[in-house]
Amino acid sequence: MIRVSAVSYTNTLPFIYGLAHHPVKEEIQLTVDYPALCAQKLIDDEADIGLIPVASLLKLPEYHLVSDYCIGANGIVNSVYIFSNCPVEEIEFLQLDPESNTSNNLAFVLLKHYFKVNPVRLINAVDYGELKHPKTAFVQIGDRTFGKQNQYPYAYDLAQEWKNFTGLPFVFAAWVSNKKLPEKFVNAFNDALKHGLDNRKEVFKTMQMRANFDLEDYLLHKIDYPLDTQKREALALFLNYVKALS
Ligand SMILES: C=C(O[C@@H]1C=C(C(=O)O)C=C[C@H]1O)C(=O)O
Repeated sequence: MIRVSAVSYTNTLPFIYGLAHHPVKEEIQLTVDYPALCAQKLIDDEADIGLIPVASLLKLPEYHLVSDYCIGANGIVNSVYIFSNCPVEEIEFLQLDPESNTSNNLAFVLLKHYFKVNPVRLINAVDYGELKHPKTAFVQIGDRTFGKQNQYPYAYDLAQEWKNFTGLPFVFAAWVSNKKLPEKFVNAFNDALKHGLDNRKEVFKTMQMRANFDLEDYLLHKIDYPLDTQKREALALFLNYVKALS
């Protein structure tokens, strides 16, 4: 059995649908976790394939990008934000999202090179997301952000800000293996993911819709799944920025 760790957010449901409705399901053992944990499982060799934050690629001694699909965006993504009570140029403290790795790093890349500010990073803040201090902001990803962009005076969509900065789309998470897997399996796996994306309309029927967030628009038009040439270029550029941060 090939151990697969997928992201537990709504944006991954088409992939999970594809894996569940394809013969490859007989060959895999699927678990769902928040993104930072998907990466940790690959690092600890508790999984063979994961949909992992791309920033975590830098922590893997060996990795293979096994799929033509990813969690990406070309402009607005609608689920990755810095939420703040003050304009970004005034942020002094930035709380990181404990579930993320890519977006925490993306926030710092953009703050440093695009917005030209250097706030203090707060990891595992006990008051995460409470914005008690007027110059403290926080990064947040995934379903927890749905419908929140009007709840704060400032909400910066980080995929859009990356596009403003570089002109490129962005890759948040990619399907990665920590060892070489049989080509036949990799092809079947990729085929299953495609099957899920091709049947997003069926996936909607299995989902609880929400009054404050357009899930169909999100999965059809905001999350941009193909890992195409421009996204690979963006990925290489982003990893170089992350390496230079530390
Ligand atoms: C766009 C998103 O991308 C996510 C962002 C990640 C990160 O910041 O590490 C990891 C996985 C992706 O699912 C999201 O889930 O909102």
